[in-house]
Amino acid sequence: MIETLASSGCHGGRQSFHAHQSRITGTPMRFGLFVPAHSGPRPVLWCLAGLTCTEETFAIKAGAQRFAADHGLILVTPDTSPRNHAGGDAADDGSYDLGQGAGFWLDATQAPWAPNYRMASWLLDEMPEVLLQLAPADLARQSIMGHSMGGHGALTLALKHPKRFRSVSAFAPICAPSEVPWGEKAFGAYLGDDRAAWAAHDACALIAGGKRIDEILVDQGMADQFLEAQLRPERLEAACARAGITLRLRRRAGYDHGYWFIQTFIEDHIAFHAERLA
Ligand SMILES: N[C@@H](CCC(=O)N[C@@H](CS)C(=O)NCC(=O)O)C(=O)O
Repeated sequence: MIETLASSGCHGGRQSFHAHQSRITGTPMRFGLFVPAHSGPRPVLWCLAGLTCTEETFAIKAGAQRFAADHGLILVTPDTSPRNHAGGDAADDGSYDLGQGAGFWLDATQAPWAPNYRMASWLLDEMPEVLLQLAPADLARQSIMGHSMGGHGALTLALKHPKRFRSVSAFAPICAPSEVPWGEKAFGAYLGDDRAAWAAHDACALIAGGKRIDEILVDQGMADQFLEAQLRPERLEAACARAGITLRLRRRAGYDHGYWFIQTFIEDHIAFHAERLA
């Protein structure tokens, strides 16, 4: 059963928020959904948010619905981890970059995370069925984008499932999580100490290991407080150059890590995906 938590008219379509009991995470899971007014099956853009975010953050702050409405795209904004909503009993950690709000879009293999922290399987194997119960989604036409931790999720899932996602883009993605503090902490906890297991969840390592997609769009603010310590777009640039992947990396002077930056350039990302989903 899918519960509707809220539903409102928005740019001629509807923005809603939902919860369902996930068979994959074993907890209630929440997501936001924008369905444009267009009739007939519509393409789907999955929008993955970053650390500390929920299903509401991208939906409320990115300003994407206006452009999704113009292009006739369905937007889905999944929560970033399992949580202890009614009936939920997921592990947590007191810090903002591990546990609830920090699922890293992967399936954890280590205790205490493994039973519930299965964000990749939830997104790939369960959410499409759930979506079909709510919206006229054309699952033959899916694309994925994300911000920061969600940018890492979008890149890694697109690299691993090139037939599923027609296009991928990111704002300020964590490009080489195995080599930066956010990723080292999360991967150590979720995947264990064996760094060989981390490579399957690291965009740069996946590309170095032979995964290929045609193109990637990235916007990165040059006043981003996490740029050098956590994001490392130059690593992605080098990996793509070696692999022959077309990376459009746009360095934006004066923009930080936040949603003001995303809001400024979201129109371009929606248009990029719409063109490839047409
Ligand atoms: N709270 C953390 C930063 C967390 C953070 O910046 N999260 C980003 C994604 S990685 C975000 O989108 N936050 C929610 C927001 O800006 O509304 C800190 O203070 O260092």
